[in-house]
Amino acid sequence: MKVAWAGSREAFQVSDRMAKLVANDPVFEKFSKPMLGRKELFKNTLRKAAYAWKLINDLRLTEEEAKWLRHYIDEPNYTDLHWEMFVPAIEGQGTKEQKKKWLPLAQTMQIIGTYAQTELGHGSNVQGLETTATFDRQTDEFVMHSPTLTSSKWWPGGMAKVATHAIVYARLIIDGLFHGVHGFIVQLRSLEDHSPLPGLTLGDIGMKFGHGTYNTMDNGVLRFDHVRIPRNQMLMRVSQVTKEGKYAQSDVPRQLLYGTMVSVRQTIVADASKALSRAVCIATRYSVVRRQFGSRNGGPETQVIDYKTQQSRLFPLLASAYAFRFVGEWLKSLYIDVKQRLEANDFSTLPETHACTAGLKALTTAATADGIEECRKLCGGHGYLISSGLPELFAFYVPACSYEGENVVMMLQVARFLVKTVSNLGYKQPVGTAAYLGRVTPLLQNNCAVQTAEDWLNPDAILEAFEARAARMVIGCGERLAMFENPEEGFAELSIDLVEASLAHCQLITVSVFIQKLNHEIPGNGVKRSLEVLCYVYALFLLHKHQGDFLATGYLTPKQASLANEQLRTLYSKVRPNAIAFVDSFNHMDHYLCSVLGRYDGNVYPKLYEAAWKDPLNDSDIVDGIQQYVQPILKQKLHYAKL
Ligand SMILES: CCCCCCCCCCCCCCCCC/C=C/C(=O)SCCNC(=O)CCNC(=O)[C@H](O)C(C)(C)COP(=O)(O)OP(=O)(O)OC[C@H]1O[C@@H](n2cnc3c(N)ncnc32)[C@H](O)[C@@H]1OP(=O)(O)O
Ligand SMILES: Cc1cc2nc3c(=O)[nH]c(=O)nc-3n(C[C@H](O)[C@H](O)[C@H](O)COP(=O)(O)OP(=O)(O)OC[C@H]3O[C@@H](n4cnc5c(N)ncnc54)[C@H](O)[C@@H]3O)c2cc1C
Repeated sequence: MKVAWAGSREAFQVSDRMAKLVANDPVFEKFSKPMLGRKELFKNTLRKAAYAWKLINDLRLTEEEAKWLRHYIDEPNYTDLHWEMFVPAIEGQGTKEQKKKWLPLAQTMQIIGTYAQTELGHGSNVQGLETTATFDRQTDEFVMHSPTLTSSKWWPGGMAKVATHAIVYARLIIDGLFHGVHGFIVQLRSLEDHSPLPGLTLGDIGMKFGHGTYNTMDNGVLRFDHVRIPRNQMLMRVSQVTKEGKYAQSDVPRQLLYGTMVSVRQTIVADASKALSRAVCIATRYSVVRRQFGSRNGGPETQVIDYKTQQSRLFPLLASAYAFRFVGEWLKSLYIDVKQRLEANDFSTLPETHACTAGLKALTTAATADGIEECRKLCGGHGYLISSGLPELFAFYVPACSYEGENVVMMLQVARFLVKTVSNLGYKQPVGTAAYLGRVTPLLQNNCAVQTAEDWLNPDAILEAFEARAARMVIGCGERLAMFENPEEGFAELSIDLVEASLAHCQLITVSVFIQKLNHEIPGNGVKRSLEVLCYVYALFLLHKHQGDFLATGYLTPKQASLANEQLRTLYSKVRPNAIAFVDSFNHMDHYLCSVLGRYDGNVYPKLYEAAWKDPLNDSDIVDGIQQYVQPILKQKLHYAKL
């Protein structure tokens, strides 16, 4: 199962080796992080990042190994933006000459970059950005300027204190004409003494949610006061500006300007299963250790994992972690394919890839963030302790619902893709993830044939149910949209339904990828059978949760919905004996989990007790402030003291 989770034996070995490297090195200790102040926390992160870079070079780690190393160090920092956004932006949007100049500098970290798109006034609406890049023909330069307070760049990670360069998105202006938003490579700091270059105001935007997690990142604010950069620092794969000031667009579609976001959204989907599996591992192990009620004749109480209600909250999350792992793997292969096509100037699959990365990013991050919080509740009161590992994991993860495209905004992008697909149905056969919309007639006409709970243990029945629900919701939206004279007005009016239809479409993708995975790639019958159980749990849990959709579209009868729920209860009993094996298969080491409740050895209570004594408040019996503020209250004798 560890191999199935990792994707291959080789992938397992690489990640396992990197997990151990990090866990066994005292530099990467992280348990004390929540006790540090912001400055200490930040310096500590800089120290770890520098040491990691040294390890990567000394040990000659491959790109894959380096990624795992950064992952297990488990602290957001400036290198995330450098490797995941700055470098891909140059790779995807730079010309050959630009790549030749900038990539070697970035790949050896002689320069450190960030991705400066979002502003104080605009994040989702990229076309609304206000920073200007005005071409000056006399000097062959662009003048970068922040004309308003709301045009201040706001959020870019690593920008406040570390990055030497940034890809800055700004409105291109030539001779007073606006030519859309483009990316520019801008140097921010001196490579000699790290001071901000003239004309730039740079700073940190302040503390974020949670303490020891995202505050290791220096998210920054940046303002330009007429800062000049050479013309050849505009990323020019998509559009070019000549030294005469002529604006030209190559035959590469404009959407490629958004390519870095497609790349990172794909990574975010691939990473969702890491965060969810981490929370599920903690909650499952603790649910086996924790006992409440049910003691008979002085015997042990019931392990809380044996309560059906606990199972009904925990096991769907376990199944979701596996579903997200597989859909992440699948999306990566779709992305690699589109990347190769884009390099060969084949842009045909870009719209579908954009819809998949946007929609799956929204689906997986929302479910993961909610899932981590549910795991915290599944651990009862102790889940609220920092030493459970869950509050910090939640604080770290939850911004994924907003960054890289706010989730609702992303679902609306999926809706645009689906509406377009439906409106083209007469003359363009949908393919790939939308292929089912080419079979609307049977999907709209045939209803579910399930008669017994057993009938739900059938991948074809499940797939058809999810296809019929999504098709009926999408087509229904299409029909209602057609009644509006102005399609944009209609889209806005129906946006709630459109987001729900998009979710149904994305859930269909996750369910069908899980089923495909079982059909083709699982080594070993035992592993396959166990994963089949999780696949059914995932699908039937979604069906139960969204049964309103399945019923309202008329595909299911109430009886069939209740049979699905009956089957789900049976499936939970099948998951229970393997629950610990399922979570051990994630191969998460104690160092990575950083959780007393999720310890591999289950030695929870003595370690919880021990961890409590490490709190700085327990350094002495009488702490600072008691004499000054508590003793006087105890000693005062006022006649209205009772109040
Ligand atoms: C401990 C456990 C481990 C867990 C790890 C969890 C963490 C994961 C770490 C992963 C590593 C990542 C490290 C980075 C950390 C994150 C840092 C965050 C960075 C950022 O947030 S950067 C800023 C991101 N900003 C956004 O995403 C903005 C969102 N807005 C947009 O994308 C667009 O503006 C828009 C799509 C919403 C709207 O666009 P616009 O107004 O221009 O216009 P249209 O809607 O008309 O679209 C025009 C056509 O273009 C198509 N389109 C849009 N986007 C794309 C795209 N990306 N690719 C291709 N095509 C695109 C539309 O569909 C339209 O097409 P049409 O044919 O004309 O209809
Ligand atoms: C931790 C973190 C790190 C970040 N790192 C970076 C970075 O490195 N570089 C960078 O450039 N940016 C970064 N960002 C910014 C991030 O990309 C934006 O915050 C994100 O894109 C959301 O945009 P917004 O803040 O403008 O949200 P808004 O769009 O203002 O969202 C507010 C609300 O409005 C709703 N809404 C907005 N538009 C619509 C619509 N059309 N229809 C319906 N509802 C709508 C949303 O659903 C949401 O509920 C980061 C953000 C965070 C939290």
